[in-house]
Amino acid sequence: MDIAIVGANGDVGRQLAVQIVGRRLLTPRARLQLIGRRGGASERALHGLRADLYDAFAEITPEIDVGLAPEDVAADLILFAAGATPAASPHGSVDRRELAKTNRAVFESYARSLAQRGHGEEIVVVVTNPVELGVSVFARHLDPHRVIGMGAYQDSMRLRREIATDLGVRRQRVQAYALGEHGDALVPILSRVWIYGFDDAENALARDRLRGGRSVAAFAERLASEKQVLRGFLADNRVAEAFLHAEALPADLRAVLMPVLTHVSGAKTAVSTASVTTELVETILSGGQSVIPAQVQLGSHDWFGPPGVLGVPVMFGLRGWSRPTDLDMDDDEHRTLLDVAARIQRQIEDWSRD
Ligand SMILES: NC(=O)c1ccc[n+]([C@@H]2O[C@H](COP(=O)([O-])OP(=O)(O)OC[C@H]3O[C@@H](n4cnc5c(N)ncnc54)[C@H](O)[C@@H]3O)[C@@H](O)[C@H]2O)c1
Repeated sequence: MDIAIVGANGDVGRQLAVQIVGRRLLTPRARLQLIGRRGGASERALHGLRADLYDAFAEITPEIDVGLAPEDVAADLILFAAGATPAASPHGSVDRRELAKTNRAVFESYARSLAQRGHGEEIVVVVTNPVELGVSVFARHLDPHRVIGMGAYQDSMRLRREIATDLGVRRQRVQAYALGEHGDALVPILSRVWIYGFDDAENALARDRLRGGRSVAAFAERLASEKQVLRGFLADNRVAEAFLHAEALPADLRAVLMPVLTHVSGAKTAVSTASVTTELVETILSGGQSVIPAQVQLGSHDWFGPPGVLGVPVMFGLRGWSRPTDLDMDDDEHRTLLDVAARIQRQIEDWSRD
């Protein structure tokens, strides 16, 4: 299987290249494409990155080549991390509309080219934000079942880690999903959290503790208000205090706010994003079917809501995703997920008019 990293000279793209080669996910006969932009810094730097990877991993490198335009992409698995990134200023809030406008053009150029020149069996993993918009654009040009957005997977991993910290267990033992949007309209599904090794009573207790009597419908409001508090710390350059404040919040809020803080601190989240994306690649390459929470373009028969892009758990394998699964949740979560689906749809329509 050949892999292309689009935006390979970016922070996430470079990390992806290092981790994919370093973790030996590709055999020496497989090909890794590093895709950048003609005329951009990547036109020079990607040749250097290629040489550096050969230097670092001489015995285990796959074939590596450099491409500088959408028509150069020729791979089975395309990891899409190209485009603008939200400003890391601690003072400003992100202008998602502007980000969407810039990245829509980048999504469109690659999606159109892949539809014309691809072999039709490619799997596209959208990392670039807004993830929902990227999924919508690629799914319009390609088979929607072969396009997934890397938002809900990473958010779910973060939620599992935060829950694991609270309960003093390893992340691998925690089953939990963060669905909906990869952004402020994320929906933490806490009613079905399950800790392997806990009995029914212990699991019920853990769920009660995690939910703390709070409604998921009010999650976005709590998130907005805590973001405001953090902005106050950051405006005064009190970064350490901002982290301390965030670390004391409930697990679902921490799962969203800690990466936001990491991003605005200037460190960005490239290492963790590349790491979970690489885990996903490993799952895809293993050839089996797994349940993966991801942003996908749902049809009207796929779930209990209307068609549109949404983060849900899907059955995923080498041929793409087949059906949503594990959608059992309580009424509050059910309603919130429907509201978020409608909100994402409106937003995509709005951004598509610009
Ligand atoms: N889904 C997630 O969990 C997640 C996490 C982190 C970052 N991201 C997103 O991933 C994207 C990349 O983040 P980053 O930190 O690596 O940004 P970055 O600015 O470091 O890198 C972006 C790269 O894309 C390249 N690029 C821009 N337009 C291009 C084009 N038309 N063709 C090829 N390359 C092009 C740039 O030259 C740059 O090298 C951003 O949109 C960011 O918001 C998503």
